[in-house]
Amino acid sequence: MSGGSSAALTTTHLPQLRATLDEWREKQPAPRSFTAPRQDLATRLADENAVGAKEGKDIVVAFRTRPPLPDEAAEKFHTLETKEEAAAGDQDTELSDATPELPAKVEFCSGVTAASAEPGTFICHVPGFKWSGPTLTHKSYESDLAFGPAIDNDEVYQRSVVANDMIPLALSSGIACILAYGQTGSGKTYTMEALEHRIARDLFVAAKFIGDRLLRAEQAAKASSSESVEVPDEVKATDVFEFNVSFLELLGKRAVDLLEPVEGLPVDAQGNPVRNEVPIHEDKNGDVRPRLVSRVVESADQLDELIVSALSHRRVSATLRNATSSRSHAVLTVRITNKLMPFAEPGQLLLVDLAGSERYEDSKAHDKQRMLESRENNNSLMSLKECVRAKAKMATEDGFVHIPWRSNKLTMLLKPIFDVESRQPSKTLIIAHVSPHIQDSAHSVTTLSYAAPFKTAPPKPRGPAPYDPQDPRTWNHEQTLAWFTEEFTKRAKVRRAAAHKAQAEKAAREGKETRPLDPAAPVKLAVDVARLCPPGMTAKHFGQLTTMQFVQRSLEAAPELDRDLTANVVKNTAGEVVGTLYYLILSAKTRKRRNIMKSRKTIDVNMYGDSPYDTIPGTNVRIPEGELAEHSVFKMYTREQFVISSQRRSTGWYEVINAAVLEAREAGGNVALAEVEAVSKMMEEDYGTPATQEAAQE
Ligand SMILES: Nc1ncnc2c1ncn2[C@@H]1O[C@H](COP(=O)(O)OP(=O)(O)OP(=O)(O)O)[C@@H](O)[C@H]1O
Repeated sequence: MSGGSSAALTTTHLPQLRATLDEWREKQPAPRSFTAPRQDLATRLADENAVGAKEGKDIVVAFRTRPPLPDEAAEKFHTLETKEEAAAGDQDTELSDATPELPAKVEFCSGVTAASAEPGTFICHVPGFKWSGPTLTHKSYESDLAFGPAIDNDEVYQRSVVANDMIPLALSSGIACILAYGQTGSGKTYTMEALEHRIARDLFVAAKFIGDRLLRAEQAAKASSSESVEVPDEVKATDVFEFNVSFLELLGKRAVDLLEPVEGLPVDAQGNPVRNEVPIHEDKNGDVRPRLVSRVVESADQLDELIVSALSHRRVSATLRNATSSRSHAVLTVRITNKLMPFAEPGQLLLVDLAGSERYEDSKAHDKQRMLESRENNNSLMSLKECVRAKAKMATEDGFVHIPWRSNKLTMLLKPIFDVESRQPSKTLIIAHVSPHIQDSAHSVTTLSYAAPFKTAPPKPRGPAPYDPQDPRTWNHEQTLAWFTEEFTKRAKVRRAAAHKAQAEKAAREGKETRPLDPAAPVKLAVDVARLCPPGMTAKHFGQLTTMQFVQRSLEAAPELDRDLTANVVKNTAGEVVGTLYYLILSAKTRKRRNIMKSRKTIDVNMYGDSPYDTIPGTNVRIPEGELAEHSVFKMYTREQFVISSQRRSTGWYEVINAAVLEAREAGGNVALAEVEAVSKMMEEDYGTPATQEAAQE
């Protein structure tokens, strides 16, 4: 806190702070509330133009504060005083037990004002001290949405999840992620549990609605062919979609499965089952898929029940701030497969209730185990911040941005939203929670300054990039049409040749002759390209569709189907064409990244001068001479692991080493050692520390 510490704040300061705050408020314009009407999901789905109409931001930041709870102000002062006594060395002070002797009733003094709802503004009132008495500084933070204490869970849900079409996104093979962040006791779980229950209900409503539309489109497309589709009078969500749920808890570095059956598991001193640790790593295909029990759910009630039971298993323990404070990150994942389009990637809903962020003062009273957990939680929250910031930066900058999602188990679990090479569109909603009390202002400042930089401006309009036939992002409408025509024609010719061959073989068996195929004769394409790609649409737009959305559009743009051109042919062909388009976009991005990397490598070599040493296999990072070359890091990992790590990190590898080297140089330290340590740290992140090293560190 600027100009003072919260520990110095006492109840005697409150009247003056309240008076200062009232004076400040009088000069402020009236708070701005939401202007647009709220919409529930059913209304939004029924409104043809609403879904997907919003400006495509892939990170949405919201602030939320709750009303003060009864007696909370007094309890907070009590906690502050108790902590001060502890800090002063009173060993007998029982920190974690709230003693029954609370100070007399303390009137609430606000630490935060919701000045505007959309775009959001929170103003934090931070007390400080001068010789003349307490002072207040007002710090303003911006977000996309801001929910003041009077806004209930229904409105939070509608303004954030519904208005950003997160459920329809997950149902069309995209990734929708919600992260609840904030100080312990600020209301994360209150928000998250409410959102989870509303999502459970609406997911099935939306799946039924979208499933009905998909089935009818498929039925209409197949009506003219020999295939037929039965559409039941009342379509159920599960007629088209399958929902798989898993629930993981990350406590410190330890991940456990909250759906693991507990019978037969050992129990700890408090009688809680000790769950098995679930390893989290990247598999050969680059996927991070911890082995978790996954349950298929068939109704909103089943999903709701599963959430309730998993939440009750979540390990909770008292902290200084909140008697049932959660110290772990809880990640609920719903994977959604579309049975009509098995080739489309499953959509995902990732709902993450993050561990309470703790400041150093909060963790002072912890035992060693809790301190380690707390440190690890803070590390993971820091990594998350790095990743979200990098992702936010990527939205506004066209250049290459490295997202260090491999640096931590939490961010690894969120790979689907951070992987720059993923072709699944994603949307992430971050709700940063702050306590309403002035005693918590310093923490609120930390929370809001953590989350505010995630707010992105919509991408700047740029002039068209020069046409590159290898980069679909540069194609205009005509070039896109021409490419689609070529791709669909190529595939139609392959189909025609196969059909002709079969016909010729049949004729030959019957002793008849077939006319040779005329390669110049027109072919029937699987889609009417002009309908698929109406004026204004370019390859860049198509690159943002999921496979499922593209295939759906193709079915709608198919010509009359017949014996040869069946709906399945349309679907498969469209799947192949969009696959080629994604591949081209991805290769163009990778090429660009490689070029940037090359130029960074040059800088790197220039910085070091000519490399006099051997390099780490697969990289151009030097292995320092002499004893350091014998350092265990070079022996602990295989050549292949070095190569993989360096490829994975691409430029990140050099950036980290350069930063360590520069720092060592500035501090006059051992440059070569700094380099080795940076390498060790990265390898450790990727492959873990051998137990012996961990023991030695202890
Ligand atoms: N918007 C709200 N309206 C009314 N009460 C609320 C609101 N938000 C939170 N609360 C209450 O505040 C208390 C703390 O909330 P909650 O447990 O959700 O905090 P938390 O941030 O999840 O804490 P932790 O990190 O310790 O789990 C609870 O008693 C909860 O019911």
